Amino acid sequence: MKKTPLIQLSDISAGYDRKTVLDHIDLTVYEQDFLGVIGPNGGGKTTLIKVILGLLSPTSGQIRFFRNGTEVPEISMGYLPQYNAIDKKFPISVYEVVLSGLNRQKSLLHPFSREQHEQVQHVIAQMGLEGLEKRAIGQLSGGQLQRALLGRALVSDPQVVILDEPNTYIDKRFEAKLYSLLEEINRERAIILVSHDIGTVLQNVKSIACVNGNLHYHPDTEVPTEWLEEHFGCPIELVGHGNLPHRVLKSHNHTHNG
Ligand SMILES: Nc1ncnc2c1ncn2[C@@H]1O[C@H](COP(=O)(O)OP(=O)(O)OP(=O)(O)O)[C@@H](O)[C@H]1O
Repeated sequence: MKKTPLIQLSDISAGYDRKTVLDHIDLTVYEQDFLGVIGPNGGGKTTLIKVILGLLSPTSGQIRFFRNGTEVPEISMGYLPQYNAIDKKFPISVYEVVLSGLNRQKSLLHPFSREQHEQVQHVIAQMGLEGLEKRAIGQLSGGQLQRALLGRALVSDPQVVILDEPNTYIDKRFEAKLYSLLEEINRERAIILVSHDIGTVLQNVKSIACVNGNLHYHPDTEVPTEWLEEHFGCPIELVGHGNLPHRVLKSHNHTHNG
């Protein structure tokens, strides 16, 4: 199958103050891609996501977006932020969280349309959150909060969904369901998944980017452990985990944060 580019980063550098975090990286995300972004702590995974989302301007390089193979100024993106980036005390209900995913489509002077409210209700049902519409986000379990935020990321029907460390929401029961849900939504849109959990990533994604200041791309998940170790910058051990291959990190000391 021919791959059509959706997002193309060329020679991107980015960082904070005078600290360079991403150093001249290239990356192409394709339509209906399921890209796993892995790498050690502080390697620059979230920084890469911020550049793609337009939340951080690169210091060099170019980012281009495409729709059906034609370059466009922007594409629609849904975003599930890292758990610790959420203000759980913010007084907002499940319904309002999901509805807020449509803010960009709403005109300033008009209320949300009936169709938009129906779409919110549809996504709430898809996320298994019926009955919790009025519940404040501070009174949700980690897994319920994750589903509400995933609903917000999906409700606008975006071309790509970006998930930053969804495994940290600690709901083991929902985790298997999350991945089957992602498989389903991946039929219609690209997914970028940032995760420390290499085993889970390798079992679910189609391609891999290893970010550690630089970026190494692997077009599939038949990744030799040596490749992972070399580009991850840390030793990785392959251990048995049921019938599935599962890779975990050996304990090690990091010196990546400089
Ligand atoms: N707002 C900021 N201001 C200054 N430095 C920052 C900022 N955000 C991140 N950094 C630094 O940039 C580097 C890369 O951070 P980033 O969050 O992109 O890494 P990461 O790979 O996502 O890490 P983790 O796996 O821990 O989430 C780290 O050294 C971090 O301390």
